[in-house]
Amino acid sequence: MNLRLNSEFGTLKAVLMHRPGKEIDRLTPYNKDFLLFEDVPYLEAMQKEHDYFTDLIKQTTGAQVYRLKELLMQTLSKRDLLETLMDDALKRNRLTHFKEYILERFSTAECALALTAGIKVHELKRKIPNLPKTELMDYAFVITPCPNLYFQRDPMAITPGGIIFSSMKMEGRQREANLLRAVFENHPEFMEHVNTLYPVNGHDNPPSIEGGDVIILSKKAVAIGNSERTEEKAIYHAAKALLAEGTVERVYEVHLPKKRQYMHLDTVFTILDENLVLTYPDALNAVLQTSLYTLKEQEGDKVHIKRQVLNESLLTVLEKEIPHLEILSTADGNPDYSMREQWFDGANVFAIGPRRVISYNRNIHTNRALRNMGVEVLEIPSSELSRGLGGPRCMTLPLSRSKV
Ligand SMILES: NC(=[NH2+])NCCC[C@H](N)C(=O)O
Repeated sequence: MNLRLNSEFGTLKAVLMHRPGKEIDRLTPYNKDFLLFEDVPYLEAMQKEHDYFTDLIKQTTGAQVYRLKELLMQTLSKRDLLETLMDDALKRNRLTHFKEYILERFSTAECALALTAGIKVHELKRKIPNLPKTELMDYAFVITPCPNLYFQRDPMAITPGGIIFSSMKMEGRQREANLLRAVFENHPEFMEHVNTLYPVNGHDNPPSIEGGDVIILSKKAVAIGNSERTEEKAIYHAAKALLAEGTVERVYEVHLPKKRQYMHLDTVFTILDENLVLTYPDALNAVLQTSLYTLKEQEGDKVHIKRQVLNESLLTVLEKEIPHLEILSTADGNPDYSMREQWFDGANVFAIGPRRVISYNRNIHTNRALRNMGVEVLEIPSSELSRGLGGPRCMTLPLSRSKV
């Protein structure tokens, strides 16, 4: 598998997803804000919705759907990797002294569960009766859960030039990127095909960047949101690596208002075909500045790039980059519904082929407008999935698409 993509809409051939699991049941009214949820979902219903989504992808495209949990299990058979991930998970709560106890008593499957759904103190005590009694409270987390794992879009991004491994901004999500990186750098199916663009070698604590901020505009151009989650410095380094690699010639930095409802660039727009974009107009109007990175000179390892502030709206940039652009607004711009539907990720549809998208059924006005535009809209149930504030694009990491 090539692990490079040249569009957002080429017919889907392989995708990575994560079925919501026990990590969702860890959410409570008290930790949901820290863990970036709007509410406490009902897991069984959420799983049904997710299964519907996965089956729909398989039936309509025949694409291979990889499951994170399975890939993780296969990767964790490498003992040193398991130790590193466990160490990283425990370090965050300053509890690495439990590592040996856990590794001795937990099966690989239990370790995979611990790494995704976390472990509570009382669970550890049950499993390890001679655990040295500490001051820990029974319902505290020894390892904090990752309930946002079903948003597979964010821990990494696949671009035309290779992979950006995210450095995630919010504490509640930081471990996710390490899990994905461990899988892609060690799983026999993928490891040979990874061309890492970010983080740059030797960067221990890289500036934050998240997959939802990375959008392939055309074969030669990528847009990266400067957002609540992605920092300017990270965009600079990612742009430099991308331009040096050579496939991409232009990297646009799009400044977004730093607000939860616009957390990533893909909450504001998605690309559905060569010349069709779905967007939330209020955000478009708020994007006042865009910067353009291009290659200045390159001699061996020495790469110089140029940054131009464009003072142009995102709309103007898109019009220049995408010939004959057609723009569709969430809820068709209807003032009563546009904001509501954007909140539940109306603009965040998942293109499984040109003008063929998967969308939440709750966004009825957006879906109608898409159909009027000749787009095939496949709806998925969304009562529970939407509570994490991410949509169909956020839940999928395409690994392979037909070239356009
Ligand atoms: N690509 C996206 N828009 N992802 C949405 C992620 C939502 C998640 N609860 C978060 O706040 O991080």
